[in-house]
Amino acid sequence: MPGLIEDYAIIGDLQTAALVGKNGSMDWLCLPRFDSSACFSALLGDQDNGHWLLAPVGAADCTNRAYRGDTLVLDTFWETPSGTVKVTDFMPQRDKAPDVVRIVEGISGRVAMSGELRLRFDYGSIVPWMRRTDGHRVAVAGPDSVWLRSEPEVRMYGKDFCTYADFTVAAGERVAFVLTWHPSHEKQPQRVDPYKSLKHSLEDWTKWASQCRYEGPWRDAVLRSLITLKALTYAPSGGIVAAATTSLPEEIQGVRNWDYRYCWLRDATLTLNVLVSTGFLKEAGEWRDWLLRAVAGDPADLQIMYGLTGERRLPEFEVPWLAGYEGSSPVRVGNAAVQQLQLDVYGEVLDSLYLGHESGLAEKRHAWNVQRSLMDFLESKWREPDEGLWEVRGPRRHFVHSKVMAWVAADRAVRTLERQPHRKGDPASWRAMREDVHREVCDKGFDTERNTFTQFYGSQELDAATLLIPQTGFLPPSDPRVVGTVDAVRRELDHGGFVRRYTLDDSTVDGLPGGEGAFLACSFWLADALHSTGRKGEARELFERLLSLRNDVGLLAEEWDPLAGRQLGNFPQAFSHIGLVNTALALSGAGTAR
Ligand SMILES: OC[C@H]1O[C@H](O[C@H]2O[C@H](CO)[C@@H](O)[C@H](O)[C@H]2O)[C@H](O)[C@@H](O)[C@@H]1O
Repeated sequence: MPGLIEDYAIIGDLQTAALVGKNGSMDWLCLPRFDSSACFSALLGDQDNGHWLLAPVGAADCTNRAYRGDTLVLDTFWETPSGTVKVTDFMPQRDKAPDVVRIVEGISGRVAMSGELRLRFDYGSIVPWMRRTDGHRVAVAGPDSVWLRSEPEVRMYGKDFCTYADFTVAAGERVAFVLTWHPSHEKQPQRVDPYKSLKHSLEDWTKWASQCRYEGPWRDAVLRSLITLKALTYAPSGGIVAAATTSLPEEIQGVRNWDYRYCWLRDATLTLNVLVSTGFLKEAGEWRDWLLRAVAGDPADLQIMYGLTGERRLPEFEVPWLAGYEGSSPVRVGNAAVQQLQLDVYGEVLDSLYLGHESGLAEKRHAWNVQRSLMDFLESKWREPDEGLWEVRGPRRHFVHSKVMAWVAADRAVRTLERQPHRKGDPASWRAMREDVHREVCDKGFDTERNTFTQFYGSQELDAATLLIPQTGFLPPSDPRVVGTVDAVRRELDHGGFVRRYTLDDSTVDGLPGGEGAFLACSFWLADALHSTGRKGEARELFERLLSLRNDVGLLAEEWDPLAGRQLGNFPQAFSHIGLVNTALALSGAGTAR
């Protein structure tokens, strides 16, 4: 059985990531990329679907663990009756092949350790052939090969399609394991030196983190979220994945299990804004370049998400041989939302490029041409219903948030032309569109009786995305309609002191059975909205409660189950960490002015 979602910590090499449990078991790892098939899928099934345990013999959860300083190098400690041992897990920055390094170090006494490596390629379905070569144990099946060695060599043996390692470490002794993925048709991968790699990883992460400009009261939490966002970046292209996992459920035993190992324009532009606001202009520039490449072509073909290097086909299918996290099935790979119309994305992209420009991000020559063609397309589309930012699988609607973001797109395009009148564009027409959208939203998307914006035109339902209205500039925070909306969302979408995305009842718009937890990003948005509407104490109190939901190493999934008191959904999730950083900035008075 996998652990609780919050039992996991992430390590990664900016091309893929692994999740390691408190019990020392690596239960999720996709190789060679975030979106490749997993060779460890115990997270979505059981040990037979692949995992790598390294822990004291007979031990359960560790005594404590922490990332070392401002890095993604994880130290896990077990205090046992015979002594204390530390396992240091990390993935070195990639040369050619991805490596996972696990260094076992005796701290005191003598500790008997046990290793269990069950490699199962293709999401737990393929048991590879194992052989010994040149001091390695090598697993091969189809295109994949995985090489394992230890320094010094320890006793390893195979039994029941599992590789076991038995050894003892005394105080001051170290045993390093290096696991390397390699295309099976190529020759032996180059060896990495585990100790040199550790030194480089520590230096690289520390140097990267030192660029952070945020110095406010929540610096540790902010930095951990930024490191996590960086860990979700696919360095070769600059793409940013929404989370490291697929199918961690939004409801235990429910069907709301989705694959987040792709680049959403929405999630990634919001990540970009956070990076720009905290001083990481290099990553912001790389993502902007990824974006311009990904969306190049006919604006009618713009997708709401792409693969790591801009791939357009992400077909969704079910993986029936995996039982799902705590029985939550189906497990899905790919994401059918790729074909949806989500009008908000145009607003997010234009806002983010505008913000990047205002923050001093070097201009790209053809960036404005892309923005212009997106605007031309949006002008012809904004009156249509869409699936909205929540990617509903029910009928299309006139979602208020989508229209507000269409207003944002027009607003940022107009403002860019006002500042740079030499650029080509149609300011009169975009201004007219901006006014039309504003009028229509206030007319059709506002419930005058309840004094609140609604989820979609003509509905009685509420949507936490309307909390973003004051942030976008659509209406000022002091507007009574904004204040009314904040009150209504807080009252009607409350879930155990946090916030649901929208009402979940029989008439739910999303077309899906079952329920879900409180949505963490929305809960951060409520804190932002309370702060901007002058309720600073309440904003801070909510923010502190949200911080307390992070796991022991500062990580957040997508949702929180207030009844069970546990995290839900894909993990770690960019959206939640973006929310954390934005709220910390806003509450510290360091937010970004648009
Ligand atoms: O609720 C159904 C939808 O759930 C997923 O979408 C959510 O995750 C996205 C990535 O973080 C985010 O951009 C979106 O706002 C969320 O609603 C899922 O990816 C969809 O396929 C599904 O329809």
